[in-house]
Order: sequence, then structure tokens, then C-alpha cells
Amino acid sequence: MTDIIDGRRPPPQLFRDLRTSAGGLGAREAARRLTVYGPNELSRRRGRSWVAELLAQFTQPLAVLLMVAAALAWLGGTPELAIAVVAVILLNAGFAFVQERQAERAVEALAAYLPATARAVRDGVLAEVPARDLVPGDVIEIAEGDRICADARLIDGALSVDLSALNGESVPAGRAADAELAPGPLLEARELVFSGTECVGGQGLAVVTHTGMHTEIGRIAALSQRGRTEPSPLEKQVRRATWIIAIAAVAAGAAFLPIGVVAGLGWAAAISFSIGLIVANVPEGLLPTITLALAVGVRELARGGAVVKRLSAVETLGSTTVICTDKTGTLTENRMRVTRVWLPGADLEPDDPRAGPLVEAAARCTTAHDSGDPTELALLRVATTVDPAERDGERRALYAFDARLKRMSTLDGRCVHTKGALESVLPLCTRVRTAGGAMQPLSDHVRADLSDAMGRYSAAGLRVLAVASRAVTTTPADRDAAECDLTLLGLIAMVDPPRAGVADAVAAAHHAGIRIHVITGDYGPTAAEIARQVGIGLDGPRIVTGDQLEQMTEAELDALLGAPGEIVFARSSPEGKLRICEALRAAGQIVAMTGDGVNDAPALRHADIGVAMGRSGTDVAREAATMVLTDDNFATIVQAVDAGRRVFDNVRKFVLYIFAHAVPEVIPFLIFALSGGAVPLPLTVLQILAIDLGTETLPALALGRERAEPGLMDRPPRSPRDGVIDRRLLLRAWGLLGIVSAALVTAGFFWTLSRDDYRAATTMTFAGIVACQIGTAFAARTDRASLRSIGVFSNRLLLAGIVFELSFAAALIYVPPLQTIFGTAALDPAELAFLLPFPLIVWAADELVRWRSRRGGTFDSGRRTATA
Ligand SMILES: Nc1ncnc2c1ncn2[C@@H]1O[C@H](COP(=O)(O)OP(=O)(O)OP(=O)(O)O)[C@@H](O)[C@H]1O
Repeated sequence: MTDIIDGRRPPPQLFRDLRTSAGGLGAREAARRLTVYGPNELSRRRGRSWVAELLAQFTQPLAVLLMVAAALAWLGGTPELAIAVVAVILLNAGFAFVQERQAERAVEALAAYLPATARAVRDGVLAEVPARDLVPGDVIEIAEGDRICADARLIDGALSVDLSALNGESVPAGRAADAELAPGPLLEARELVFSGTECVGGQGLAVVTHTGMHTEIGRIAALSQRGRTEPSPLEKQVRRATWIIAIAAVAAGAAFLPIGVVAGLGWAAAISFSIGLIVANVPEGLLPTITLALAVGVRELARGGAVVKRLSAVETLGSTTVICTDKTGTLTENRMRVTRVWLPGADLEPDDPRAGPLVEAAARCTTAHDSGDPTELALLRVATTVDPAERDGERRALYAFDARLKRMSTLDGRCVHTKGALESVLPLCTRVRTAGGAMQPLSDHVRADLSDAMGRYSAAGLRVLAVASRAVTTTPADRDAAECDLTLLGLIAMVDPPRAGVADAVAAAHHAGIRIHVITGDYGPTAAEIARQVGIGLDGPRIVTGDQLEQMTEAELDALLGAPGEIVFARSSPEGKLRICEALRAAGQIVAMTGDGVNDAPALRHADIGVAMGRSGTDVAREAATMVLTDDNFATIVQAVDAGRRVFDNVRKFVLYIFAHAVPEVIPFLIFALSGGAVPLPLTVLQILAIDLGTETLPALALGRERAEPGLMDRPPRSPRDGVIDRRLLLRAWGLLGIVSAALVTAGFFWTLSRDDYRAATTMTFAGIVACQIGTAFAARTDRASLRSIGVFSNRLLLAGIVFELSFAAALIYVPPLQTIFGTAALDPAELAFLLPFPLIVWAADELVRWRSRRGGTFDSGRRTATA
């Protein structure tokens, strides 16, 4: 039915069509309509069906490579191997499919964390309701910073809206309730607003005409065409590494063929062994495992209060080098309380009767009711004589708070009231009212007194508002005419204490080599004092005002930001924020930047990690941000950095583990090749496959869930240029863990060959590799710290994975049908006893090297502190 509603009719007719009124709907009627019209949301793009997604797994290049191998095995006369390879392909495709689905779901579930609400009149009161519950006929309030969430017709007020989501037009368009009804394209109708667009200015009431898929945006289905997301740098790196390893595996397999034949293996055996080498060493499971690790990171972050919108943000967070934070509400509680009042010649408690006129004037110059701007709520709390409803009744004009002007004014009855930053209000004043009520010119003496008071309050971290007023006889024509020739009444100072936990978070960030700059709209010395209280810029932060910043050349700004120390950018503008962000990024820094206003959106988009506030910020800022803090708390940013680092570390852990087994697998084959076949092959093809695709899998996954190791936040940030797979990792995997394992495994093979038969010897190689990998798994759990520091048994998943690994291996060795397939033989107690120390030796070797590197300070020397 909503399809036939024409939103372009005059409000009275529209109300009739929609069976509603300017007073909105009742809650019961709204609930009834919700069942009729359905929720106000766009049905999700029908993604590829799961069948298509599963099939896509089989057309991945690596899967195709394995299929070629299977075909070769079949043609080469080893159908068992062909079947095994096909099984590998199937298993792997299924595994990747499940992991990718899980990752997708984790990201989709995040939508639930992002508050999407609207303000609708229900049962006569304006209330916050979930956007999805809006129905046609609802009357909603739209204000600056809101994302409009239904198609509606304005019935009161005027707005400026950004329609770019619908028509690509970046210049905001004006919308007004009383606009002339003119024929023309729907999107240009000046009385209508549309779902998916953003209000960038003004305020108004509108009646909802269409919701959900019936809206214009639903029709265009613009939102549903969310493109495939870019692979993250980490994914790109891993994809590249996967290819390099796959090529190496194919080359090794190809090289083995002639060697095997010359060594007397016969063509069929040589082919099957080289195919085995290829299949075992192509790391086909790596990428989906990493995607899953990132998705798990995303989910954990969301639980901790930080909703990130793309997987790749997790790794970017981990390499953050600079945090640019605002002050009010992020570092502080955003709970203001008036503590001092200054009148010319008097510094008073707020409840002093002499402060009455000043406090009342300030409270008249507000728009807040029970909720709203905390600054205004604080004023209303001390001015008990001002009732918000009465105030609104007497209001004849409102010149809203402008973040650029840093002041606001109202015309109530016959009086203009202005409040704002002192430097913004003072130039508008021509005289001052003394504590005794007399008018005086703004003498040098008064000015000196003012600046004294300002200095005193700001040094204590107090936020200061100047208040002025003037009686008028005629209604001023505009803002400029209203805001002139004012009488300064005095100053109001309020506290906004730092949030609990922020000081610790700042210390943690410094420890982790992260610098913090404050970019605030507030007065410099006030912001500097708050910064000092939470530990930012302890060596005396530099204060740079918006004007100073504007006058700086790019080179000067670069020099300022390049110098050590932390900076308080006070009285900042949105353009200034963007400039700071760009300068930092150009210098190679990874920048996390907070913001909450409409004007902050460009800076949030430009930062590596744009951080918006879930509670207090605007929808526009949330839209532009990469990360939304559901608790608005600075400490959560630092926790997110910690989580980002941990996820990255864990990815390295399982890469290390998976890479380590290559050496004990390849060395025996080298021995065979170099001996010209005199030493038989120490490991069969199916045994290699059983390790790489069976016993390894679960412990590797468990390493991806490892908790952070101590010292994670004591290191300087990782350079984003450092690959996940670097020289140090390869040296440790191949040069240390791999070589030690290979030595043990080879010893086991020869020892068994000397006392038992060939089958038992290959079984010993197999079991030896499994045993060594258990040691490797424990070694891989930490990158630098000792195992003891994180607790030997603290990763339950890994213990379960190892139990699985051992059971799987035992089945292969002792269950007769499996013995036949895998060419194994039961090991006797002496042989088992021989294996027993393997895990310990591998782990101890790595532990020793880690201990040495900790003592040698190879890690400490890389450490630097932010403020140093
Ligand atoms: N409701 C208001 N009415 C009048 N003036 C205000 C009001 N709120 C803030 N101001 C003035 O504008 C200045 C800047 O405020 P703004 O809200 O832009 O920044 P902030 O909230 O202090 O800082 P941050 O950017 O860290 O959140 C304040 O220092 C104050 O002087």
C-alpha cells in the first residue's frame, strides 16, 4: 500500500492518506503497522548461493593444480594416490568454505553492534526507536548529523541534506517543510527527504511515507550493491607467499622425478612420490585460515567495545603509530559540572546569589531538555529558575551552536543571550556588568582581570564559557544583527573529569611506542591540563591553536609533527584535522583519528583508522569511520591496537608451525636421492599427506587462538612494510625448528632400520615428525617470551589439537586396515621410548634461542618510547 502513497501532497492530505497526524502514531498502532509493512530495512543482497560458493572453491588455481596432480597419479598407475589427492581437494574445499562463511558471518553480525536508531513521536512523546521499527505514518525528528532512515515528507523546519548516496551529488541540497510544491523529479522535491541520505545541517520534523524496500534507496538497491571488499595487505602477502611456496613445491616435485628414476625407484614410484611432495607442500589452507583468524579478531574487538567494519582494519590497528584523539567525551567523561563563576571583581561559587543573573542567562541560551549537550545540561542544573519548556515557549529565534564560531545565541522575549568561547564572545561585547549590577566599559583593568580568571580556570583543566546578553526593542534581522553590542555578564567554569582507565591506556600506548596528539575544539591551556592529567605530553605538551596551524606552511607542519613530543591542537577546525592527518600519513605514520561531528567525516575517511563514537557521535561520522567505539572510551582504542597486534602475531605463529615440518620431510628424501637409492625412501607419499593434511591441521588452528604474549605492547609498532613472513620467521622455522626436527627424525629412521624392518623405519619417520611437531607447536606459542610466562597449559584448544594429532597418528600406526593403506607397522615400546624426548628437545632448542635473544636484548634495543 505504501507504494501508492504520494509523499508530495500537502501535509493535511498526506496525514489523511497515512492515517496519522502531526502528533505521530501510538505505540500499538506502530507495532501493528510493523507487522503489515515489515521492518524498515533493505533485504540483504542475495549473496552467491552456498552451492556456488562451494563450487568456487574448486576453481581456485591451487585446487586446479591439485586436480592436475590427481590426474597424473591416475595416469601414472597409482589410483590410491589419485583418490587420496581428490580427498585432499574435497576436504580442503570444504574447510575453506566453512572458514570463509564463518568469517563473512562474523562481519555481518557486526551490523547489530552499530546503533541505528531514529527519534520518532510515539504516543505523543519523542523517543529513540530502532530504525528498523519505523513505519509509514511515524513522525520523526531529523537533526544535523543524522542519517535519514526512511523516505519522509518534512512537516516542520528546514534541513540541508547530502543526497550523494542517491544521486552522487556532493553539494548539500536544501529541504524545507514549507517549500513550494513544484513538479519535477522526485529526488529534487524540496519538501522530501530520503532514506540513506544524511542531514548535514538544520533540524525538522517529517512524516514517514515509505520504509524498507519501498524507499527510493530500496528501489535503486544502491546499498545492496556493496562491492566485494578489497583483500587486505596481509591477505595479499599471504597469497603471494602461497604462490611462491607452491611454485617451489612443484619445482621440487619435478626435480625429484629424474633423481628418483636414476636412483632406481622406477617411473611409477618416482611420479607418485613427486606428486606427493607437491600435494603436501602446496599451502592451500593458509589463506582461509588467516581470513578466519582476522574474523575472530573482529568478533573479539566487537565484544570489547570496538566495532570494525572491515577485516583488514584488524591488522592496520596493530601497526598504529599515532593516535589523534579529541578531548571531550573521549579522554574525559563528558559529564560537566559548573564549579566556578566569575563576575567582574568576584570569583564565586555557582550557587552564590550574585551569580544568579549570569547563570540564568546562560541557561536560557540552551536547547537541551532532559538529555542533550552535557555543557548545557550542566548549566540547566545550576539555573534552577529556568524551565526548559518555558524557555522554548518564549524563544523567538535560535542561532545554533556553530563549531567554527564557537558560540550560540538565542532571542528570548526581548533579550538576546549569547554564550561561547571567550575569544568568540568578547569581541561582540561593548560593556560589562559588575557583580553589583552596574554597567561599565570594558576597561583594560577588566580585561586583565578576565584574562587572569581565564588563566586560573584553564590551568585547572576547567572548561570556560563566556556569557553575554542585550535587551532589544525590535527583532534583529539576522545572526550578525543579534550578536552585537552585547554586555558581558561573566564566565562560567565547569569540570569534566578524565575517564577512569584513560591514564593507564595512555601509559600503555606510550609503552607500545605510540604517540598521542590531542585535537580539540576547546581552549589550549584547558586541553593541555586535561592531557597532562591523563599523561599525554608529560614533558610539557606543545599547544598549537587553530589560527597558528592555519598559518603554518606544509613544511613547518611536517617539522612540527616530525619533532619528538606530543601536541595539543586547540580550537581546531575540521580542515585543520584533515591537514594534520594528511601530514602524518605523508610521513609514513599509521594514524588512528577520532571524530564525532559531521565535519570530521573527511578526516575520518583519510585516516588509516577513522574512529567514531557509538554513543555521542553523529551517524555521518560513524558512516565515515573504520571503527566505532560503542563505549566512546579512549582506552578501547588502545585495546584494539593490542588485539590487532595479537591477531597478527598469531597468524605468524601458525605460519611458523606449518612451515617447520617442511625440513624433516625433505631431508629424508634428500638422503635417499644423494645416496643414489642406497638408503631407501624414509617416508612414503601417503605418510607425508597424513601429516600435512591430517595431524597438523587442528594444532595449527589452535595457535591462531593463542592469547597475547607478555611484552606484546612493549614493542614499537610493526612497520606496515614488514611482511608477515619475514627472514626471522623463515630462519626459525627452517633453520632452527626444522633442522633440529630433521636430525631427530633421521636418527630415528636409521636406528629403527638397523634393528627392525623397512616398514617400521618409515613408521618411525612418520611418528618422529609428529612428535617433533608437538614440540614445535609449544615453541610457536610465543614469539619472544618464555613458555612459562604464558603458562604451559593455557591454550586448551592446542591441548585438544595435540590429543587429536596423537590419536590420529596412533590409529595410522596400530589399526591394521590403516597400516595397509599407509604402509605403517606397529612400533614397539623401545621405539616409542626413543620418540618420547623428541618434543622436549625441539621445544627446548627454541626456548634456549628465545632466552638468548631476550638476554642479548635484540628486542629491547629496538624499543623506543613515544615521548623520548
Ligand atoms: N553548547 C555550547 N554553547 C556555546 N558554546 C559552546 C557549547 N559547547 C561548546 N562551546 C564552546 O565551543 C568550544 C569548542 O567546543 P567543541 O564542542 O567544538 O569542542 P569540545 O567538545 O570541547 O572538544 P572535542 O573536540 O575535544 O570534543 C568550547 O570550548 C566552548 O567554548
